[in-house]
Amino acid sequence: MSFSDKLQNNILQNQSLLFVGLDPNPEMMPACYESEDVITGLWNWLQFIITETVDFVCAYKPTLGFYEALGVPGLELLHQTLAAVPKHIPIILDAKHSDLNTSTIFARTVFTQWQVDAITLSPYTGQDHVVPFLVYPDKAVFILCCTSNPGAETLQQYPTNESPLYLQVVKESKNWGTPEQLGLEVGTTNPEVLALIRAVAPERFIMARSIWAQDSKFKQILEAGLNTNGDGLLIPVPQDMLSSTNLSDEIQSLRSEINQVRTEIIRDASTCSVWLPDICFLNQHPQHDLILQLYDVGCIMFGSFVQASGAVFPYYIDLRKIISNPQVFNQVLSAYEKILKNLDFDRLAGIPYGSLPTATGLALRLQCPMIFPRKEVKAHGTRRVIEGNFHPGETVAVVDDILISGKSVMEGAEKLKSAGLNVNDIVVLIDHEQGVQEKLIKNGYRGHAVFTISEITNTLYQAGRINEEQFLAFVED
Ligand SMILES: O=c1ccn([C@@H]2O[C@H](COP(=O)(O)O)[C@@H](O)[C@H]2O)c(=O)[nH]1
Repeated sequence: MSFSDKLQNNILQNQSLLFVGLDPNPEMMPACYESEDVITGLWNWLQFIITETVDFVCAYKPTLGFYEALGVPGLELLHQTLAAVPKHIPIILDAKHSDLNTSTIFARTVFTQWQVDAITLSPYTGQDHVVPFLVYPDKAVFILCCTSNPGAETLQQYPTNESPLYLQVVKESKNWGTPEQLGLEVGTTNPEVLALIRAVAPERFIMARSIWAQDSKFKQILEAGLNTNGDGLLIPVPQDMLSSTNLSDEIQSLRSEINQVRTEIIRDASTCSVWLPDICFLNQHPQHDLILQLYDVGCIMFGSFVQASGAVFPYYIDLRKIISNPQVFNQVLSAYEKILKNLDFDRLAGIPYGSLPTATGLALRLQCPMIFPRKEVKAHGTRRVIEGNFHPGETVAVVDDILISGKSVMEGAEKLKSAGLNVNDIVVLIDHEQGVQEKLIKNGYRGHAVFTISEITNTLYQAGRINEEQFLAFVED
C-alpha cells in the first residue's frame, strides 16, 4: 500500500492528524527507564510510546540522527523500532541527508531494506537529489521548507519578507512530485508563515514541526495549516508529553482538541453558499489521478492564453513538460496504450515536436516501428518529408498531444497519406471538444482521446485544484 493510502487510512481510522517522534534521545528519557545499559532503557521507553499511542496517531517519525549517535547498537535499535511499528501505520524517517552522490543508494536502503514509507529531505541540492527517492511510486518525501530556528531567518526570509526564499522552495518543490508523493515540512510557531505556505500549496500535506513554543498559538496554527477539508496537516505530539506516564490519556485529549477545530473548519466551509456545477461527485473519472498529476506538474494552466489561431482560451495545456517527470510520463504512455491496443495499424507516427517523445515511448512499449512527418522539410541532405522507414500501403496510427482545431494533426496525417500510407486513427491525450472530432470524421479520420477538456476541468474542480472562478471561466467559454 502506498504511503499516501496508509496515511489517509490511519487519519480516518484513528481520527487523528497526530504523529509521534520515535527518538531515542538519552537526554529526554524519563528517569524510570534508566538502567545500566542505555540502549535497553531507550528501547523500553520507545516500546511504551508505541503501545500507548498506536491507536491515536496517523504516523510515526523516527529521527535517524538520534540512532546514529548511539553507534552500531543505535542502528540495531532503529531496526527493532521500525519492526515494532504495526505495518499499517506509515513511518516517516527524519533523515535530511542531502548529498547528491548518496541519494540513489540511500533511497534504496531506506525504502527497500528498512521499508520506511517516507523520508524528509533538504531542498538545497534541488530536484536531482529528490528524484532518486520519487522513483519509488509507493513512497513519499517531505521537503523541508522552513524551520523555526532563529538563525535560519536571514536565509529563509531572503531577499524580502514579501517574497521569501522559503515560499520559493514551496513553489519549486511542488514541480518535483505529486501531492501523493511530495509533502512539505514546516517548522514554525508563526501561524502567518503556515497560512502563506498553505495558500501556495493547498493540495499538499504539511508536516508541522516546532509548533509547541511556550506561548503557542495552537488554534491559530491549526486554522492556518489545515486545508479547507480540515485535513492535510500532520501535527507533532509535544516532546514532553512522551515522558508522561499518562501518555495515552494526554494524547487522546490533544486529539479531541484538534478534531474540534477540524470540525469547525468543515462546518464553516459547508455553510458558505457555493454554486454547484452540473457534475456528478460520485463518478470519478477513470484517469482521475493522472489528471491531478498533470495539473500538479504544471501541464495544465488556467488563465488567459492566446492560441495559434488567435483565439483566447481560459487554459493552456503544455504536455511537453511530461518528459521531465518519468512517473507521470509512464502513466501517460499507459493511457495512450490502452486505446492503441484496440486499433489496427502497422506503424506509429508522432506529430513533431511535442508528440515525438510520446510516440517514441509508445513504439518501444508496443514494439511497433515508428515514423514521423517532418514539420519543415530540410533544404539539404535527404530532404525527406517522412523520417524512418515504411512501405507505401501500410496503415499508420497517428499520435498527438491535444486536438484544438485538428489542423496540425491533419496536416501531419496528410503528409503521411501523400507518401502512400493509410491513416485511419488519430490518438490524442486531450480533446478540446467543440466539434473537433466531427471535423476529423469529415476528413476521414477516427479521433480517440484519453480525456476531454471538460473532464479535466470537472475533475480539477471536484478535487479543489481550481476555484469556482477558474471553473466558470471554462464553462462559460
Ligand atoms: O493548449 C494548447 C493548445 C494548443 N497546443 C498546440 O497546438 C496543437 C493543437 O492545435 P490544433 O489547432 O489542433 O492544430 C497541439 O499539437 C499543440 O502543439 C498546445 O500545446 N496547448
